[in-house]
Amino acid sequence: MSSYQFNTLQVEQTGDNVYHVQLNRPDKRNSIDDDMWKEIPQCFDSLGTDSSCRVIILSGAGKMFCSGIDLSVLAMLQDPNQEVARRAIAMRIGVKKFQDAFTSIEKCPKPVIASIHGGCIGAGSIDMTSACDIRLCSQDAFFSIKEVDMGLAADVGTLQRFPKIVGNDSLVRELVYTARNFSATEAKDIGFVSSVHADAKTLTDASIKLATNIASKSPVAITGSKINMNYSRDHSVDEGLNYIANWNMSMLQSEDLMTSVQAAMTKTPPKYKDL
Ligand SMILES: CCC/C=C/C=C/C(=O)SCCNC(=O)CCNC(=O)[C@H](O)C(C)(C)COP(=O)(O)OP(=O)(O)OC[C@H]1O[C@@H](n2cnc3c(N)ncnc32)[C@H](O)[C@@H]1OP(=O)(O)O
Repeated sequence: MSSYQFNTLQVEQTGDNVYHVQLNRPDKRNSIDDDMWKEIPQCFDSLGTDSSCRVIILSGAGKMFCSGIDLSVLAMLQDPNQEVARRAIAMRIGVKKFQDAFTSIEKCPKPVIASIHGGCIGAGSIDMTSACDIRLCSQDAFFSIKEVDMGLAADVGTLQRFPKIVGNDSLVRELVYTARNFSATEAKDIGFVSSVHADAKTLTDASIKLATNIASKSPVAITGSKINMNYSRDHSVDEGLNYIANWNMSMLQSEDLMTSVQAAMTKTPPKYKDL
């Protein structure tokens, strides 16, 4: 049995140093209820400090990846009994908590691969998966930035992260303003997913293969790469170069460097200690 026990997430170790997190409310299409909003950061914070974990796959159980926020959570957001300023302040705290849930995926020092099949809608779509490092999907996947259809501007990461991934401002605005579905093929064409697989089974196989490959590399190099790419995305080239110089002042002294050089020279596969 996995040592990670949650009500709404299933966590399993699928191979050496690879963990698989499944959104696990298939009967409700993995919509994100209060428990799931709380458990996502608990899960990613824990896996982030688990030395046996080097890579995480994130997928959805059942028919689809995720149908977004649980609509009953959305409906309960407004408390008519509160005075306006107190209501606004409570709302802000709530939004920040939702944001922090997905930011925990971005801040997790281990790469997270989103493995998306079927619907990927609203908060579960671009918001959650934009915080992941890599996205793969199956041919049946469809995506929708659904928030405007719910009467709100997306506020848990889409408007901040998605444009930086896709790099096409015109199309981003079209997808945000229309909330229209877009297909796996379109997601691949715009660079949101890196590959499309025939069905859920081949998608899972491809996700595990990719995760296993990454997990075989130096965990010092992989975590350093993630932290530095995240930093550089939000800073100037100069600041990014300075950050990696400071980072590698210590990390270039890792035994992983010598292990890697020796493996290359002797043409043998390297073996690295857990972090
Ligand atoms: C501060 C706020 C920050 C966050 C904002 C987030 C915004 C968003 O996420 S906007 C997007 C909200 N989601 C939706 O609008 C999707 C609604 N659902 C659907 O359109 C369909 O259910 C779907 C296309 C996903 C699936 O269709 P399918 O025919 O496969 O299944 P259904 O029979 O419709 O659903 C099965 C049961 O799941 C329940 N369910 C599905 N999605 C949600 C949801 N988002 N919230 C709550 N429940 C959901 C659905 O009610 C069915 O339940 P039951 O009737 O009890 O069997």
